[in-house]
Amino acid sequence: MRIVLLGSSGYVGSEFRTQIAARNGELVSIGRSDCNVYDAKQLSKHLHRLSADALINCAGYTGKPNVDACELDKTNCLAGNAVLPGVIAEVCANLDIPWGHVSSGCIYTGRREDGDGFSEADPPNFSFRQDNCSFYSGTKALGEEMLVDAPKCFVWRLRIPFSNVDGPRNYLTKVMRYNRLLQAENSLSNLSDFVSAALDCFENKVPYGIYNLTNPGSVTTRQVVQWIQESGVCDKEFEFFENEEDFMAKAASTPRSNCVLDSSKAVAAGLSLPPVDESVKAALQAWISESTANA
Ligand SMILES: NC(=O)C1=CN([C@@H]2O[C@H](COP(=O)(O)OP(=O)(O)OC[C@H]3O[C@@H](n4cnc5c(N)ncnc54)[C@H](OP(=O)(O)O)[C@@H]3O)[C@@H](O)[C@H]2O)C=CC1
Ligand SMILES: Cc1cn([C@H]2C[C@H](O)[C@@H](COP(=O)(O)OP(=O)(O)O[C@H]3O[C@@H](C)C(=O)[C@@H](O)[C@H]3O)O2)c(=O)[nH]c1=O
Repeated sequence: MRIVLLGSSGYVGSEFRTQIAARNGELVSIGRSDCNVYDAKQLSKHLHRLSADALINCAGYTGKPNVDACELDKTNCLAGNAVLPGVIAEVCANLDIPWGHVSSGCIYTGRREDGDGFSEADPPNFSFRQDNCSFYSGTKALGEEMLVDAPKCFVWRLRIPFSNVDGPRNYLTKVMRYNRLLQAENSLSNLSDFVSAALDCFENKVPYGIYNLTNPGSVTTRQVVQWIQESGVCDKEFEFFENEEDFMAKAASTPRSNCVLDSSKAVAAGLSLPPVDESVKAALQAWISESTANA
């Protein structure tokens, strides 16, 4: 299978590169020097020449070190997260190429009114339409709106990725490095499980549509801290903000989405996502420190 990958140099794209190679897939990356991905004609010509069997879009604008940075570069954030998926959808529909888009669970906040996690059928409640969100979350929700009628399209929702490899984008590292923590409940995605499930969508001919690719269940920050302490990976004294107002006043310039997603549609489709508590503990057991990872 010849897969064209956009955003292959990024945090999520790198994991796709690794796993596509491990499955002996043929991978072609499209980067900035290959074509202007916002130009539908250029992208279409390029894809036609590559005779792609499928396309995966991991390109987007996240802000670094976190989504606060998106507030300072709204043009590129809107272009990368909302315009780009629309351009790709148009091009892939015309060329009849199946494709997948990496979206985010950050378009929700909290839990559903009935106490369950948000399912794929629930409309976002942390978006520009509610006027309660970060600019980043608003653009990710708009990106999904661009794909509502897209044929042969998977929308994979990733949520606060973690892994066993220490690094600034890994949620477990963030918890260990932030000076203070916000107590919150969240669904999380093990990055390796997320990518594996996404690739299985093509291989197992899963029906197209939206999938919450989070590890089943949810965790609180205090649970994660307890598991970090039990693992022996980090022995610092963890400190917490008093509440969300204290967090916003001291550490953040835009609200965060803390939310619980229901991943039962993905599990019912046969996608393998182990429970989140097991997955976090396993990542800590197999922890690779940043110095070892970069050696
Ligand atoms: N990391 C996270 O916590 C989460 C990420 N996501 C989503 O996953 C996707 C990938 O995120 P992540 O890997 O973390 O982000 P990174 O910033 O690590 O990577 C972004 C990638 O997109 C590419 N890119 C951006 N703009 C363009 C452009 N105009 N033309 C070509 N390539 C471009 C970058 O290329 P270059 O190297 O040239 O800049 C890079 O390869 C995003 O859509 C994000 O919203 C969803 C949930 C959580
Ligand atoms: C800045 C900060 C955040 N937090 C908490 C808030 C939140 O619950 C959790 C994550 O917040 P961050 O600011 O690290 O990450 P943020 O940039 O909000 O994370 C997001 O990145 C984008 C790309 C996504 O799509 C999201 O799914 C998620 O992964 O950490 C702290 O506890 N202390 C801090 O100092």
